[in-house]
Amino acid sequence: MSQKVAVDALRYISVLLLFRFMNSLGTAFSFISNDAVAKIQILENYRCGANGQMYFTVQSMVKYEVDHRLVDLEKRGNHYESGCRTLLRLHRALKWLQLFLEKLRVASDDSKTSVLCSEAYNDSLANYHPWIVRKAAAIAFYMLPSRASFFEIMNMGPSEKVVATLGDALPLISKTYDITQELYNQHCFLDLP
Ligand SMILES: CCCCCCCC/C=C\CCCCCCCC(=O)N[C@@H](COP(=O)(O)O)[C@H](O)/C=C/CCCCCCCCCCCCC
Repeated sequence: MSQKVAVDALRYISVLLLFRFMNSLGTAFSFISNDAVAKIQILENYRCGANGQMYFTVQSMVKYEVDHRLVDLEKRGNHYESGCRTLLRLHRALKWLQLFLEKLRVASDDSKTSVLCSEAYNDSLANYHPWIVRKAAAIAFYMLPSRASFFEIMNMGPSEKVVATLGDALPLISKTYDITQELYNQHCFLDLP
């Protein structure tokens, strides 16, 4: 299998796993997974499109879209679904994920995942969402199981193994977030419409 085909296959599997994981949490989460998958698909389409090589890294994507004026800077216009603004939405979600996974990692087994998730959301994504989305998210969070049951759904082995895996993953998530945050801050892209 060529490297590109292998990479594309891994990407497809990761999106499918995200979709299946979110759907395993119930239909209350479908509006969340649908939006996340749609944004991932937008970026995939750029990556596989005529200028795909320009979307090979976040840095090359930003340079290409800035140089070719493909980003709406002040208000939504002709480039409403640019790669830069699409990634920014997922970047903000990555901060939620980083906060949520850290809370999961250090919490006790009888902790309420709904509380951990809400706290992480209120400290991150909630700042960018309108009232109605925040309320819909709060209802969805309320449906989340206990930490122990959540770990079972994640299907990553016993709690100790999940905690260790989260400990390995979190520094990588943090570094990914920091690189994008710095790049977007340099370009004043942190509030793209
Ligand atoms: C080992 C992993 C275990 C942890 C589970 C992780 C799996 C979930 C990972 C990520 C899913 C969250 C992705 C959310 C993307 C939201 C992007 C966004 O903000 N979209 C809004 C703005 O977009 P535009 O309208 O400007 O195009 C959009 O308006 C809102 C969409 C609805 C979703 C908003 C609620 C987000 C809640 C995030 C918490 C997810 C809870 C997952 C439960 C574990």
